Amino acid sequence: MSEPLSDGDDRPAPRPARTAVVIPAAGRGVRLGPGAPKALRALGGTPMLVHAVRAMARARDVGLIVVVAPPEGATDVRHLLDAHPLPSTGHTADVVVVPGGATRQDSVRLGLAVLPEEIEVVLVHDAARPLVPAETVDAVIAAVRAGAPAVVPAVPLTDTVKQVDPRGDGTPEPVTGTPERALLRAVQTPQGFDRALLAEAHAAGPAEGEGATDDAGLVERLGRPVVVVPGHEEAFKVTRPLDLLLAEAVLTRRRAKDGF
Ligand SMILES: Nc1ccn([C@@H]2O[C@H](COP(=O)(O)OP(=O)(O)OP(=O)(O)O)[C@@H](O)[C@H]2O)c(=O)n1
Ligand SMILES: C[C@](O)(CO)[C@H](O)COP(=O)(O)O
Repeated sequence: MSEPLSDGDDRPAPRPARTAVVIPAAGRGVRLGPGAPKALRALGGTPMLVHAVRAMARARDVGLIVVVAPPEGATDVRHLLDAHPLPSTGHTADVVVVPGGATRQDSVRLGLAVLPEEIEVVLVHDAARPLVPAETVDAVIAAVRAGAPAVVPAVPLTDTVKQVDPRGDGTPEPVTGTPERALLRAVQTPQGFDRALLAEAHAAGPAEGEGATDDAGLVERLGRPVVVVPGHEEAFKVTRPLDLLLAEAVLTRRRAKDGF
């Protein structure tokens, strides 16, 4: 039950926001080439991180966004975000900035560590996926709220995938298998979780040795179910220089269509 707003006012108070987003943004972006940390590089004249934060802030349920910044640059990131206001959507998400760690997994764990107790649902979204559409974010939140404890957006593959024996010595790699493509999905973010499950998965993660490349992978290691909802081709990760060119083209098309 909601509490009344105050004595003499029996309207229900707004339900406290219980969905938070952790945005790991502490990576260097080595595969993108020399320059500032990837999340701070410009896309359409605005830092990639700002696009990612705005994409998350548009979701009505999101009340808190935790940005995990390059360890040496957390203060600069705070100033950057203060200089780039969130879109006016009728609700406001708080944005906090914390310093990140050596790996993505470390950075996410550091972000989870500052979530207030009342948070029930957590999304984890790469700063490097700045153009994720609102419909993808909403689909992930809806699936978690409908009872799925771990949800990933994903798209079918268009290439055939080969498994190889990686030699690492420059010689041709022997193919050891061809997984059936219809059973494969390319996984994106935001990934959405029941907060307690994600905390358990990250707490167990380091003990497992090898790092996981996504958060759902840590949940899978616990033997807990993960489900897929439709992702979006524009939610691609900016990893290499060609991705940045593609992101610029997508943004230009959006701006022409939306008139901003
Ligand atoms: N120590 C790290 C490494 C990565 N990330 C974040 O995790 C997301 C996905 O990682 P990726 O695209 O691999 O980014 P980088 O690690 O920066 O890329 P690279 O491997 O090319 O250096 C990015 O938003 C990145 O900032 C992070 O927060 N902390
Ligand atoms: C989390 C992720 O974006 C899902 O596709 C991906 O696994 C991150 O991998 P990276 O090697 O850190 O780019």
